[in-house]
Amino acid sequence: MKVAVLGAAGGIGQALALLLKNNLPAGSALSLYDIAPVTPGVAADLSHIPTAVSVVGFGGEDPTPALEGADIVLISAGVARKPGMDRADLFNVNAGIVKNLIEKAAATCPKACIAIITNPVNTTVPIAAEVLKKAGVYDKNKLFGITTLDVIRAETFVAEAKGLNVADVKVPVIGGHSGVTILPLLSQVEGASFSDDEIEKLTYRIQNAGTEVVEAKAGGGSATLSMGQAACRFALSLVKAMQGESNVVECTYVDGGSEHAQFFAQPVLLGKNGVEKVLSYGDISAFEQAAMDGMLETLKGDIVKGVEFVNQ
Ligand SMILES: NC(=O)c1ccc[n+]([C@@H]2O[C@H](COP(=O)([O-])OP(=O)(O)OC[C@H]3O[C@@H](n4cnc5c(N)ncnc54)[C@H](O)[C@@H]3O)[C@@H](O)[C@H]2O)c1
Ligand SMILES: O=C(O)C[C@H](O)C(=O)O
Repeated sequence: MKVAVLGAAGGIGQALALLLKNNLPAGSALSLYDIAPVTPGVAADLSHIPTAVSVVGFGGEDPTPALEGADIVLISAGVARKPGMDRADLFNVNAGIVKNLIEKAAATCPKACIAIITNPVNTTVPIAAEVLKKAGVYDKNKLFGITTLDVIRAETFVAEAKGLNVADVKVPVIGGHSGVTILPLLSQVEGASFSDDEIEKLTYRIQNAGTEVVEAKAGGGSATLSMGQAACRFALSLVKAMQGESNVVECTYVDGGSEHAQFFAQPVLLGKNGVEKVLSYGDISAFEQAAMDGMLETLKGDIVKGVEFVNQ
């Protein structure tokens, strides 16, 4: 299994590459790319860690050598938020970066599963889909927006609030990945009940946790370490499923036939070819239904923006 990380010299990229070097199955290959010239050095550094995962790194303008033969492509290339910005403010720079990288992936590894971290995820994933369609290689089962950070945050915050063992806490998070489009389904948490006030406060915190980190880093960027962990969890799940393990389920933002929007995050059964089945997110509470109704216009607008960017 060959995993390529694009944006590998960045805050997320380096954390993710370290976790993958240590956790990918023996015999895997890790391929790192970033425009930053330090990238071969990041690979050299990682290569001294004694695990059975090979690692190579490429810098400069062309990601092609890193993409050759890739089974999975993880994209975190792009700019991150500073205080006062929201994720949509990243569109002007990151839309073009994602478009260019996906064009190269379409030409070099058209059958790879592609998972996007770069914000605004609600829009960069539709951009990727449109680019892949134009190249004639779009497979909706192989394109993902990584929303796992919302899931791990929800699990952490719920465990803290309720004094639970975090390893036992499961919280599906559906919708998209920004503000009101992030919808944690607290009504489905087993072994815990919440007051209306707790639900409101926890939901708000999960939706705004990215901003919590951006403000705490005071101009030094956004979540990198927790995102590295989240992306590694998602990537390892995808690797396991692609290697034949059954019952691998992650919440992820996909073009999965949702009744709500063309792209929607919900639980997905992963398989040998990416999405095996988009699963129902089940029953939701009145509070969650109201939040869902309130998010859809924003989410659909984010998607249209991506589609129009490529087809303008
Ligand atoms: N999906 C999520 O939950 C989530 C979470 C956190 C951050 N993010 C997003 O991830 C992105 C990266 O964040 P970060 O903290 O790693 O930023 P960073 O600035 O630390 O790293 C970004 C890297 O991208 C590289 N880069 C820029 N243009 C490139 C190009 N054309 N080709 C290859 N590499 C390129 C830069 O050289 C840099 O090394 C941001 O858009 C951020 O908003 C998403
Ligand atoms: O908030 C950000 O800008 C980064 C990321 O999307 C996050 O949720 O931490």
